Amino acid sequence: MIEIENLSFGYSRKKLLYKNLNLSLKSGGVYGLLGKNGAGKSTLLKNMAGTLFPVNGSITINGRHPYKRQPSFLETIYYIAEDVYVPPLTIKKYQNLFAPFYPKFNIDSFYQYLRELEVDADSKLNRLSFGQQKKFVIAFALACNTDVILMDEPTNGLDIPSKSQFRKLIASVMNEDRLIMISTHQVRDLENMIDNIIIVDSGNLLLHASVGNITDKLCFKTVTEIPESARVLYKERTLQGNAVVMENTLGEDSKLNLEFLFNGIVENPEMAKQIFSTTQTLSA
Ligand SMILES: Nc1ncnc2c1ncn2[C@@H]1O[C@H](COP(=O)(O)OP(=O)(O)OP(=O)(O)O)[C@@H](O)[C@H]1O
Repeated sequence: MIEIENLSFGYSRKKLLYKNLNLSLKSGGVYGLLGKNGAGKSTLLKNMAGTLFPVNGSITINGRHPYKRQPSFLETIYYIAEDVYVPPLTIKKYQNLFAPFYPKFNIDSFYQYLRELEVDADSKLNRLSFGQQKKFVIAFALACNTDVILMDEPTNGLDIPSKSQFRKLIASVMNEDRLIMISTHQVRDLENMIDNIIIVDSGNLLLHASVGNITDKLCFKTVTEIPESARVLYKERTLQGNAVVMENTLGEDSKLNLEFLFNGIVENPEMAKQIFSTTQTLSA
């Protein structure tokens, strides 16, 4: 469980990026962290991983403070940075050196994940392509069996089959004690995989909601005419008509479109706030 209380953080004390951010994330969830370039996604993940420290407020992960970087905490969390760095070692040597830091590391799973992601286990890391290095890091991170996995743009550089394999792996390793947070711009990679969405912009939290809650509050559909009275968060002309994201006043069932949701929330944060602060929607 991750508790963020009144977090303030800035790269300079004079200019804060996050001011009094509050967020409570439960184990057992896969969280998608979305935001425009420079919105503060990586910064938030680094604060959670303990590589950046809050100026004010606190972050606790299962009761521990990341900034203290205690070994007993670090063995419970894995952070995959956006840019992968790998040393000039073979995979076997890397595993021998770094797996002992993670008491729940599962060697069989590691080699199985590498096979599933089609990374040759006999490789030397610095001779792998960028995408292969990324897949190696994902396989290693998942095999560490940590309670929390923070991933910054994990699917960046992955080919199409690897993206599908990545989604399958995430689904297979999830359990109620684990919390996975994935920051990405590749929203299609997240569809059907995440159960909670967090959207940040300029250090502000614009949305934190479960997929179920979002499809309760919002309706994603294509219409020929937009009803005049509807609160429309986003609309886009498509070949089939007007694709809209609107308030779900009739309790309709629809399928979340993450890209449209993101655009709507970022373009109309005030309207989104009003819709999500309503406690009840009508049932059909
Ligand atoms: N080391 C740094 N020193 C000073 N400012 C920084 C530093 N790293 C990031 N920033 C600034 O903090 C803000 C948030 O950056 P961050 O990398 O967290 O955004 P992001 O949402 O991850 O962006 P992207 O999607 O482009 O990766 C940006 O305005 C960025 O310029």
